[in-house]
Amino acid sequence: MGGEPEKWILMLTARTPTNIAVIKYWGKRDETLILPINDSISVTLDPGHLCTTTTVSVSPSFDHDRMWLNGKEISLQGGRFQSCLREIRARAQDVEDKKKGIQIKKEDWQKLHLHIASYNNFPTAAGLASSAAGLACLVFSLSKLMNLKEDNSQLSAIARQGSGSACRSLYGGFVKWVMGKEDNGSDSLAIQLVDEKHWDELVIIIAVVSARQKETSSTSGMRDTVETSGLIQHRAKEVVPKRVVQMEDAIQNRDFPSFARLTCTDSNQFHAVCLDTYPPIFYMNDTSHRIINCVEKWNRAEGMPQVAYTFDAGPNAVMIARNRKTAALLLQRLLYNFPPQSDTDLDSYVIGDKSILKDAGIKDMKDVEALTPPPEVKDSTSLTQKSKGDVNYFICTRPGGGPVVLSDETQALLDPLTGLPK
Ligand SMILES: Nc1ncnc2c1ncn2[C@@H]1O[C@H](COP(=O)(O)OP(=O)(O)OP(=O)(O)O)[C@@H](O)[C@H]1O
Ligand SMILES: C[C@@](O)(CCOP(=O)(O)OP(=O)(O)O)CC(=O)O
Repeated sequence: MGGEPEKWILMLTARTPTNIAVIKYWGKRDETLILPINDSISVTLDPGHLCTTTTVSVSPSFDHDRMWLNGKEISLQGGRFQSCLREIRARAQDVEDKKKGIQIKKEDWQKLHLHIASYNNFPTAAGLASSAAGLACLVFSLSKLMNLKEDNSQLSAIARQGSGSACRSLYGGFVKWVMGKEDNGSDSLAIQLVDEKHWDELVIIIAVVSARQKETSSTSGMRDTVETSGLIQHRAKEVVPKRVVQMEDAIQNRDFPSFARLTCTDSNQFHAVCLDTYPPIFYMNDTSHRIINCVEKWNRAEGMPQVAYTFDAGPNAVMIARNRKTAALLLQRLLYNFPPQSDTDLDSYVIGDKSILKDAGIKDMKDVEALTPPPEVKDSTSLTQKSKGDVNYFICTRPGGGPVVLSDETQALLDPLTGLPK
């Protein structure tokens, strides 16, 4: 190792998106390697609105691996973190930073310790796939720091061992996690189906129904499902393989009606297998069901799907609108049905891409109050009053790109002199 002994710190910062599955992963055939029982497909969300930023650093002065998540130190002792660290270190290469006079030989990585700081710009463990963005970012940033030769697909097989859905966050656009056949998991990895430019009309609106931590984690929920549900076998063997083929076609052809039907029915089936689990798992709540009703009624009235919905292991709704125009009409419907509480201002109630609000002709709370029931709603009883505050806030976003290294050093989360959080 070169450079001034014990003093130097080498660091790197990366940003990684989150993703939402449109064909769900639910159920493992190997718990340790995290191998799924079916393929899954996701859309990557614009990291401009939802992302993880992670700074990784190495120095001979660090005496053990440490990690801070959202400013708080967390343990790296868990098996999943350890698997990722082990797999990355095993592939580390020589690194040289001529400017700083640092030289690291690949065998040195086994002895050197890391400091890692990560920040999610959205609620952690609230069903917004923080583990997906988080673990993908950890693997991606470390792979760059340690100069790995592996491409993103090979890196995805490492991220997969941190959290299954994380493997799909190594790419932007639409991504498929191929379940693979090998017992060692070497062929269970993510591939990009199309990049984010392929279908750039789509607009995504997320209703954050509850930002509280959920009761049943995805990990234990899917374990219980595999152990107790008879339906899950039928889903994995008969339903998903056909749907994956149809979904790939729908994405390639930008066929929104097929895309919406597949997305909605797959989300519904995922929640059906949760209900078929014993004891049953309820991730959606009354608000989630009312959002489904609102979208279904509208789609039916139009005679063709305008919006798709999907729900992960929590009550938050992710809605995908076919274009900006439908997204604006959707937002009007959502704000009519789920207005903010009187003390909430619109600016914090609709976040992300606020231009959708403008398209919807909504500038302030007066415009929200003036919204009239959409034509498909015949009985507009006191719904408005009842639903105030059921949605915490909405995030407007779109499909987005994959992981990137941030070259602007001011974005680093660790102090370059101490290697501790800023
Ligand atoms: N930025 C991050 N870096 C590393 N690990 C993270 C990061 N963010 C979250 N995690 C890990 O993921 C865990 C949360 O995962 P969990 O599956 O419970 O919630 P979620 O991913 O937000 O929801 P879901 O996967 O159901 O959509 C955290 O406790 C932490 O261990
Ligand atoms: C409902 C899901 O979001 C489940 C995600 O499960 P995780 O990837 O969080 O589970 P582990 O692999 O045990 O970490 C569906 C999906 O993202 O495909």
